[in-house]
Amino acid sequence: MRFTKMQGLGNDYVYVDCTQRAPEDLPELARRISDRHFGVGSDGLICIFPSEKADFRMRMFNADGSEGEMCGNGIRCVGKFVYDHGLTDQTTVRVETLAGVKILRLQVERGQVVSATVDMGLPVPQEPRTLQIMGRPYQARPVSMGNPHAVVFLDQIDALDLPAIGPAFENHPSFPNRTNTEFVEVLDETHLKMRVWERGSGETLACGTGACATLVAAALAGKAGRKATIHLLGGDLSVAWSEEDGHVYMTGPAVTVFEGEWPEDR
Ligand SMILES: N[C@@H](CCC[C@H](N)C(=O)O)C(=O)O
Repeated sequence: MRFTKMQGLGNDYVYVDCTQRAPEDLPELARRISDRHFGVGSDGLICIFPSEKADFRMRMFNADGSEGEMCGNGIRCVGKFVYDHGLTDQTTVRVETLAGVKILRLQVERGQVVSATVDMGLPVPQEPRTLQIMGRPYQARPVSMGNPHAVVFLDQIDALDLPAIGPAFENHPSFPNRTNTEFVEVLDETHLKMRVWERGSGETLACGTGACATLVAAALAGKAGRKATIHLLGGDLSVAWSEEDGHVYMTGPAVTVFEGEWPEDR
């Protein structure tokens, strides 16, 4: 099985072209291939299929094999994958996800995609709620970007022990489908610093849907305007929440790391 390892701000996935033929048992493949010691090593697996509703369909699996509805960093890399592999010659690409069809505008330099802007659609925010986590109250605002997020604003995030507190947010009874959690420090109204504990993958270097949820929560709380740079461990994302159509637009890089072959009987 041919695969391509790609990353968006260090949020890395293994990408497989399933337009002709798909491997069996994708959750098990995701668990094995994501393993950083015994596999390729990644935050998960993303498979690209034909679609009846759009140009392509993507399915994303976390490192624990669970399927996510959407992946912001991943979908930019899907755009790069289909363009750079000659599966399309279009720079506007529609991709079907479990969170609906998303539209990508690809930026191409010297024949290859370097970055993309994604129409991430309408966010669905809920009222903030107080969560008791390991004996301490945290104020969290749930925001769905098609997948679940909880955004927590804190005075500083560098020293947070995410492996200790992340799983308690992820599996809190308030989130029956588990949740991704963003820990956010407001630098000013156009710059937000964020770390993420991802459902099914743990701490990652970046999360595109999480950055979008963060901007929405910050704007609703009066902590930011409707456009900001989100500083993540792996780099920066530009996010805007349009007043015209209410959609969130995310812009960031897409990078190929290497290609390889995975033995199917593994
Ligand atoms: N890293 C992704 C989000 C991946 C899915 C997430 N872990 C989930 O289960 O919803 C992004 O860039 O959005």
